[in-house]
Amino acid sequence: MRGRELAPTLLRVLYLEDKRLWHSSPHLSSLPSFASKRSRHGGRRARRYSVELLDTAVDAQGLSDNDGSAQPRTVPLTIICGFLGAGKSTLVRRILTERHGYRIAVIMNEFGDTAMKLAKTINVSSPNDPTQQSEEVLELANGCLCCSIKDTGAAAIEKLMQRKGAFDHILLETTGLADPGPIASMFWQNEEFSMGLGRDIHLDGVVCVVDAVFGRQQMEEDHAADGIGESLRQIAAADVILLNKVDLVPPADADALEEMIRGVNPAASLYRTVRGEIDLKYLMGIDAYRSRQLLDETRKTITGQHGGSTHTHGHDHDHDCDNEHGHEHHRAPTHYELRGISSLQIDCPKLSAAQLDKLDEWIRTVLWEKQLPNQATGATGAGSIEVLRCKGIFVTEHGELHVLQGVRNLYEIAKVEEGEEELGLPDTGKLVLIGKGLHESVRSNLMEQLGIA
Ligand SMILES: Nc1nc2c(ncn2[C@@H]2O[C@H](COP(=O)(O)OP(=O)(O)OP(=O)(O)O)[C@@H](O)[C@H]2O)c(=O)[nH]1
Repeated sequence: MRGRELAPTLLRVLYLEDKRLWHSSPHLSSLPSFASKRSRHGGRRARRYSVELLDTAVDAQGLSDNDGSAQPRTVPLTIICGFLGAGKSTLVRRILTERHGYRIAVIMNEFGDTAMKLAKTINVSSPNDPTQQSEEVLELANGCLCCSIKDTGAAAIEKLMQRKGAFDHILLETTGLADPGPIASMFWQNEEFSMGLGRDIHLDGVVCVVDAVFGRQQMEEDHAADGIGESLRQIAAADVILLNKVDLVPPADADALEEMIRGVNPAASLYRTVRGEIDLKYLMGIDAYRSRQLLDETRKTITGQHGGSTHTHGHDHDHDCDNEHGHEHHRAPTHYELRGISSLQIDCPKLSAAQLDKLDEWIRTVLWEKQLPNQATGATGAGSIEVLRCKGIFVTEHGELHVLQGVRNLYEIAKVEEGEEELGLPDTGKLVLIGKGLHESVRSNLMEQLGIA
């Protein structure tokens, strides 16, 4: 049996109200207080950061630029994309924890389940009315937001608008392997959208988070692959690019990567960030699409062209997304399948301290040596493994909770220290691996290493 497919996708709608937020997820609120860390970065210890609560005021004009115009007010929507592990959730989390005075709705599109969900859950609410806290989890049919935004995604936004009134801004975080072009086109110059949701929201811009450590490798692999891969598409589609994790690379490497990025998309604004820290006025309220539209219109007028816009956001990928009536359509391969990428989810029982060490050793071998421990290449189901992203939550026999976060060969397993008594520890842990060569033998090999039959 092959590694589990990358479905179902979870579309989560989170609310930020009344300038403050309240984490109801003990897992997330505990994440910044990591105690002991087993950080690995190709042999070096990774640096430790925590989510910072900033008080940067956003230029009010920046976020509510369409106020006061003759046009009815529509809520701007920003698409946040970026390759696996680049720092999208970190950015979103930072925006949600910042006191900027705006009500922001966040829609997350991610695959996987419990482990990833726990690792990413953010719940926000008004401290004046705890009943206001709200989170929705909607399952999308096929792990591809661009195929379902018209029905499930649009319905979620509609519900959001009805129940909560107008939002100041909507952030839509895509999966690490999503092509933002088709998603953007759903919200822009799309007749169906204009007649429906387009009355309430407008596309403000596409923000792409690029990993300063692995961005170069991702772009080079994309160039080497047949066709254009997702990381290049994401960069190409962006209005704003955040070169993130610059704390982990020498400035010369960041310069070289910046040059590569500029080669793909010279038009986007580019900023270097650590943990997505940037004044929000550079990301939100930028109105990139209205100015694009104006440019396109002007170009058409000058050149006399009237069809076939040359923008890069056309819905031009090769699978059929016409699912508007909810009927089954022939299932074309997803973005993940086309790249030979799958995910594998492994349930882990409560672990002893020795087993936790074994788990660390196992992850190190898989991530660094790209093979399973004690398994010769060529054995049944064995072969090269390439883990692009891993996340996990592990429970120990002593009631400790450990969280794994990994991007390629960089990973850390951190013990969650505070508030353990409130955690409502899950009975079992979970490991989610995303990458290539994730056959069923990976699961049995881990169980063997942990001494679990
Ligand atoms: N050192 C450092 N670590 C960072 C930075 N930004 C994010 N990280 C870490 O990188 C890892 C991945 O970050 P996420 O925000 O989960 O990445 P993501 O893009 O949402 O990941 P996917 O949704 O799986 O694609 C986490 O362990 C973060 O804490 C940064 O600027 N510097």
